[in-house]
Amino acid sequence: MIAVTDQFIQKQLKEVIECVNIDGKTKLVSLVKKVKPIDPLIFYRNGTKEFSHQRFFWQDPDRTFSLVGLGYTHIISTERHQDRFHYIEKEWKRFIDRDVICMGDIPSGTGPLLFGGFSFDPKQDKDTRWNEFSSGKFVVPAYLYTVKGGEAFFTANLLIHPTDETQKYNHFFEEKEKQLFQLNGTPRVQEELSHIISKHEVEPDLFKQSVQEATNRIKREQIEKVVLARQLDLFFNEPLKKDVILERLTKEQPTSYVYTFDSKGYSFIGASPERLIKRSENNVFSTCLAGSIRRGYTLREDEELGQQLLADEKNLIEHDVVVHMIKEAMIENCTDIQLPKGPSLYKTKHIQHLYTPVKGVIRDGVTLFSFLEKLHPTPALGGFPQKKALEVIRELENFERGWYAAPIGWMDMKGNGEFIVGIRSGLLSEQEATLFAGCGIVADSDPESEYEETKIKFNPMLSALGGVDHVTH
Ligand SMILES: C=C(O[C@H]1C=CC=C(C(=O)O)[C@@H]1O)C(=O)O
Ligand SMILES: [Mg+2]
Repeated sequence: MIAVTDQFIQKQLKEVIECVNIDGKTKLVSLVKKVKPIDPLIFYRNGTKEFSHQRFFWQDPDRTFSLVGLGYTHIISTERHQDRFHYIEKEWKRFIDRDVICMGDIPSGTGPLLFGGFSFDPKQDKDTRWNEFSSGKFVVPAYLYTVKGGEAFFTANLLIHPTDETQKYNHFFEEKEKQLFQLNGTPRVQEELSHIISKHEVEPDLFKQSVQEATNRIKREQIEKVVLARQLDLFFNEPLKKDVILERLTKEQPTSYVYTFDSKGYSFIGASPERLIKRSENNVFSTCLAGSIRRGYTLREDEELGQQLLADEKNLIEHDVVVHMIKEAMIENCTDIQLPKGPSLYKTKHIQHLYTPVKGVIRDGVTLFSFLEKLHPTPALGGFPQKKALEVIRELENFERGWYAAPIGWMDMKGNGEFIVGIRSGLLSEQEATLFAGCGIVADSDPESEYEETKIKFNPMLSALGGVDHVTH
């Protein structure tokens, strides 16, 4: 990539403004500059005042790739049921082709990138708290900070209107960079969290009954697996400090993706260990993650529990259903598929899972979004067969999942990107949080143990919110 200087940017901007003035059409101009790396959480925090209702954050488990967006310059949103994946992709392509001007070379993960997600099931009854999270909602950030390996980039996606004058943008880029990259203050993680004043498990008995009902149906009907979820409501003594919560999540969940999407006073936030699909050029990567056991208190106990999980028939069935479905989707959309013979273990701070990574080379014409559509929901979040499982979920769960257990992620101009499933998550508002956790139910599931499993799955968010003691391994 060429070294972009502030003078270069100023000159380029001037030219674009002149073109837009003549053309009479608003354009989005994307400027990318290589910058000195800072902690992405600082960039997020620096946006608190100006952009608190329009921010997103994403970090890979190995913390070598981060995206932080501030301000939503362009939004593509839909409440469609059917072709929502296709609709977003089509609108994105149209926007890029018609309305975007890029300056110089745009490295992957920078520039006019799309970040957002889909709801789990647009056919579930609606709950107003998910109003800001439609069945498909994606944003192009006004300012984007990207960290890739040791390199860092600052992108400004500016909307230039035909009436704009060049002077308006004099030193604009430099000033924004100074404002958003300032390194002052102490690390927020040391600040006190808001206190939980009450905790409410939403209908735990109903959850256990639903698990029982699901196992009956699995034994009776043409259905192998259904994932059922429940909620935990938390109330706080003062407004939640989202940057502190995010910082705690990144520190406490080192083997998980950490993500948040903030919109008008609501934040969907979590630490998910589960990749749905990643595309890098023609290579695609997916993950089968299902089947769980708690972590041990000692190293020895932890290893024993891991071995127990690897040999447990009920969990192996839960896992195999996912492997089977993802493998079929890979065969349809990829060549050169690599799939290990059996699962290994994936450990996060509070739980260990059966884990099978898959990779392949994408076939011509298959896009990240078309692949997503094929995969969502995998039997790790929905069940199998997919359609039947969704019907059972609609019937047995009495709340809207919204973006919980659904794809959340990013895609750049070249079609590269990554989506995970929004689990180990919560929806935060001013002084309240609702956490979500679910379990794969198969014929041999026991309601009490599935209930215990959901308790463990609440822990990543609960701990980041100050609700459980820290367990170290
Ligand atoms: C649905 C969730 O987890 C899924 C992912 C991994 C293991 C799972 C399980 O063992 O049941 C679930 O399928 C959740 O965390 O809410
Ligand atoms: Mg399970």
